[in-house]
Amino acid sequence: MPIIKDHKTDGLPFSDSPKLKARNVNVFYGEKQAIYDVSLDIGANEVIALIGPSGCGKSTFLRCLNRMNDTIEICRVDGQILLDDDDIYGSKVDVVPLRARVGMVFQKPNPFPKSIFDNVAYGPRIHGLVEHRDELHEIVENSLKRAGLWNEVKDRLHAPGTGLSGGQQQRLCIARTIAVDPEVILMDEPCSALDPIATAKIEELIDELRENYTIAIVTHSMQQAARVSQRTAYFHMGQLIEVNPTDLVFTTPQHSLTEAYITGRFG
Ligand SMILES: Nc1ncnc2c1ncn2[C@@H]1O[C@H](COP(=O)(O)OP(=O)(O)OP(=O)(O)O)[C@@H](O)[C@H]1O
Repeated sequence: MPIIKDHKTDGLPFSDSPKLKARNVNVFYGEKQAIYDVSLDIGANEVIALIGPSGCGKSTFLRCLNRMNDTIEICRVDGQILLDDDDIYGSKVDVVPLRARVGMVFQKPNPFPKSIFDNVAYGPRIHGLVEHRDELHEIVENSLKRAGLWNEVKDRLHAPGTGLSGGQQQRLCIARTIAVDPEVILMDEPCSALDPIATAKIEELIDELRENYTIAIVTHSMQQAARVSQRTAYFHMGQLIEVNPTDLVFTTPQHSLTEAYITGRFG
């Protein structure tokens, strides 16, 4: 596959108030390089959308941000990723608390085969965040409220999480992520398995969550990127081509590759 030589990212990849900073990140699966020299800030309390054609490396890059790629044996990440100026790839970093600080919501809702209550209580229990049962109740209730699910489930907290609708399951997974008090939430196509009504609810929620969290979302839907994000990053063949305020990306993209993608000429 040809790569774009001497590429430099167009636009505004850096932020005045960065929460996460990626610098010169390269990712390899065995011999194959999937990400080329990507530098990008995720600003505090912003929603940034990562877009681009299938296979361009969006999910790979997202997974670098909480070391989820560590779970793939052949995957190697180099470069630097800083969370509040701490190197998340530092030798002393424990990935378990890191993944609580930088939580992740996946494409397919994946509740545990447990009750609604226990799905949300799981993280605070294993991270030792609570001493008393009352506190646990409070965290579960608040997390379900923040995920916009409380009113729908408050009378059946001990029913199985897997019995909820797809959209409710995804909000349960968001509540589970929130329950361990993250600072950043990574979302990898969180609505791709949902119908338009459930999608609209998640998008509304993302907008509300921005007040308290920093969010990076991978999406195939340009409409979704336009609705939920303040900045959009366009990836192409493992390179970060352009990052700009979302309205600019969709009205006057700076790079010809971004323009070709948003006008549907490829991808
Ligand atoms: N576990 C893996 N092992 C080997 N190669 C992988 C692995 N995961 C991804 N890749 C390769 O890395 C490149 C980037 O893939 P990635 O899934 O990050 O892209 P993407 O933009 O998120 O794609 P999509 O939109 O289809 O989900 C692709 O060439 C893909 O085949």
